[in-house]
Amino acid sequence: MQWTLVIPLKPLARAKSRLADTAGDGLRPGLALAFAQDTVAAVLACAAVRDVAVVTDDVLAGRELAALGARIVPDTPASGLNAALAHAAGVVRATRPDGPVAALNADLPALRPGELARVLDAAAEFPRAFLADAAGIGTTLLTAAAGRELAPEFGAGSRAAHRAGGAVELPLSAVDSVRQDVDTGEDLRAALALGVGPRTAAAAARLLIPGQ
Ligand SMILES: Nc1nc2c(ncn2[C@@H]2O[C@H](COP(=O)(O)OP(=O)(O)OP(=O)(O)O)[C@@H](O)[C@H]2O)c(=O)[nH]1
Ligand SMILES: C=C(OP(=O)(O)O)C(=O)O
Repeated sequence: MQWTLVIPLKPLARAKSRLADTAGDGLRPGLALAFAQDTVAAVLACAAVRDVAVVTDDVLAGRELAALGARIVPDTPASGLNAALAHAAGVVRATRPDGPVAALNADLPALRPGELARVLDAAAEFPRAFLADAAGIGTTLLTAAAGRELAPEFGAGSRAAHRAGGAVELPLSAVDSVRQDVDTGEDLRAALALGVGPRTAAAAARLLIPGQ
């Protein structure tokens, strides 16, 4: 099964505000870009993935992620994460209506291609499915089979929202790298412990993180 992944990324200057106590204003945009680069590189190395669309209005991120091989879809004027994802899924479906689509967060710097392949293979059994994040409150991945709407409900409490909306929660173990999103300094330490990609490793080395 060959998936198209849709990855949302807001403008880097506004990204990762909950990391403000870990990374100052001068370093945070670069850290957010590094997360996205390592996420996209791991996705493109996944055998189950056919292509990647990043929905973003950030010019620098768009250029850097296109250089890795992602298609860039400009954000929709309707603001917000779910509007951006629904818009990008529609753009993808316009050119490829018969393929499965998955939305994946851009902040998974420890992502391993083999673990992502296991998650996507499991999701292929269901019309819509999702993977809960490491905290057990949110979602890192939401999938829709061909012909099904993605119907994203990312945001606070999205695990419960996706379940209530009829998506099947994937009860997988040993896919920590797909669950480990990075919103806080504690999340970043957890991702570093799992092992992050090279761009995040370089960006994190510029931060003073206790225990690193
Ligand atoms: N294209 C697009 N992506 C978005 C938008 N809002 C959020 N995202 C992305 O969606 C994912 C989760 O977003 P958030 O948790 O709201 O933002 P964040 O930058 O990760 O972190 P915080 O600023 O701490 O909330 C991240 O990959 C964001 O870059 C949006 O309006 N448009
Ligand atoms: C948007 C989500 O992630 P985050 O933890 O980055 O807010 C979510 O879990 O639905």
